[in-house]
Amino acid sequence: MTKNSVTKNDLVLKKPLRCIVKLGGAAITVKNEMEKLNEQILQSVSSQLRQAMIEEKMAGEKVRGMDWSRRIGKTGVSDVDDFKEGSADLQFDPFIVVHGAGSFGHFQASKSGIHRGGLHKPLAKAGFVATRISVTSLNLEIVRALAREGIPTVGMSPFACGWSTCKRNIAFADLSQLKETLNAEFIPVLHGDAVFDRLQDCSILSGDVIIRHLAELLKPDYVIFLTDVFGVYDRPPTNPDAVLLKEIDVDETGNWSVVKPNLLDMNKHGTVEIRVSAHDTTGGMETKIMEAACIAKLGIDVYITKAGTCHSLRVLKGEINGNIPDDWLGTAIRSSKKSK
Ligand SMILES: Nc1ncnc2c1ncn2[C@@H]1O[C@H](COP(=O)(O)OP(=O)(O)OP(=O)(O)O)[C@@H](O)[C@H]1O
Ligand SMILES: C=C(C)CCOP(=O)(O)O
Repeated sequence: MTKNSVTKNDLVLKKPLRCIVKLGGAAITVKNEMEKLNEQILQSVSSQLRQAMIEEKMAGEKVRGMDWSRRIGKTGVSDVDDFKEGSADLQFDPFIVVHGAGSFGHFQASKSGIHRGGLHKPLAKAGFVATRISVTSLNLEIVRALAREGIPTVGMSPFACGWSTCKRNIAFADLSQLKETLNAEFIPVLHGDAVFDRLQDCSILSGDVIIRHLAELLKPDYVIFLTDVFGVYDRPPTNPDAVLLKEIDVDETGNWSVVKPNLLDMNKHGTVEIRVSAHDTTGGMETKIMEAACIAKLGIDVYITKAGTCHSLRVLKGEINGNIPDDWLGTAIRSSKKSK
């Protein structure tokens, strides 16, 4: 190798990464109905992402769809005409989209137990295939929904990029293709996936874990988790007494504490109770808080809110920073050093 040659691993991002956003499976799918998309939320989130990624003054520009598949509409590939030479070239800020599995993948993974390994068993082998069919078909639906909003998205599967885990954590993830994709001004769309694992031959890599890894290496301005509830509550939000935790601080050791509202005023133990559904193979809201705390420890603000609401639009646009407005519904997780 010559002195001046640059390997792909050394690639630096041409523009700083603005945001990593998780489209939670609980929001974009109907989580208790096998392989059912929540079309309305997906459409609304896609439109909000477009608004967040382009300059305000360009918001009125015609949406030029990029899904030219025959399945869409009756006009085939007529959208090509919108891209004639001389037409405006919209700039999209660098975002990375990661989505969870929801009702695509979790059922197959939990039935076959592949989150615990065991690829030598026929059931696990079949479950690995079934899980990947399911999550990659969801990925395609999401890429298409974003492309219909004119966002230049490309789907990227962790398994196909050679990523692997050691139990639930990432053991190896080459980011060269991801960085090159961002530098070419595409928006990468990654997803939770079934991958090879160093200790137990295979595992499930959660979208939440992917986000922590990417945040550590690519240092976005902020990270957002969009899901089907407004944020973290002191007990499962199905309980009518559940209270939304609006601000959580994370100290240098990664421990988190609720600063707003005062937990002791609400339940006598000052604790947070989380329930994870039986077929969820990646730990649900519990994993999300743990990963969010690791990201916040790095000084990167993390926000959790409900997808497809005015609260998700505000946070996607970067309007929620510094003091959290009283009328914003969501959970902000931040380093205690920053909030002092
Ligand atoms: N204390 C709690 N606070 C907030 N949500 C909770 C709590 N306990 C349980 N939950 C449940 O956590 C769910 C959200 O977590 P989940 O991991 O399913 O979200 P997601 O990221 O959207 O989904 P996926 O992991 O499929 O991508 C909500 O539907 C909520 O009912
Ligand atoms: C294949 C699966 C089940 C991926 C899970 O990803 P997550 O929903 O982000 O936890």
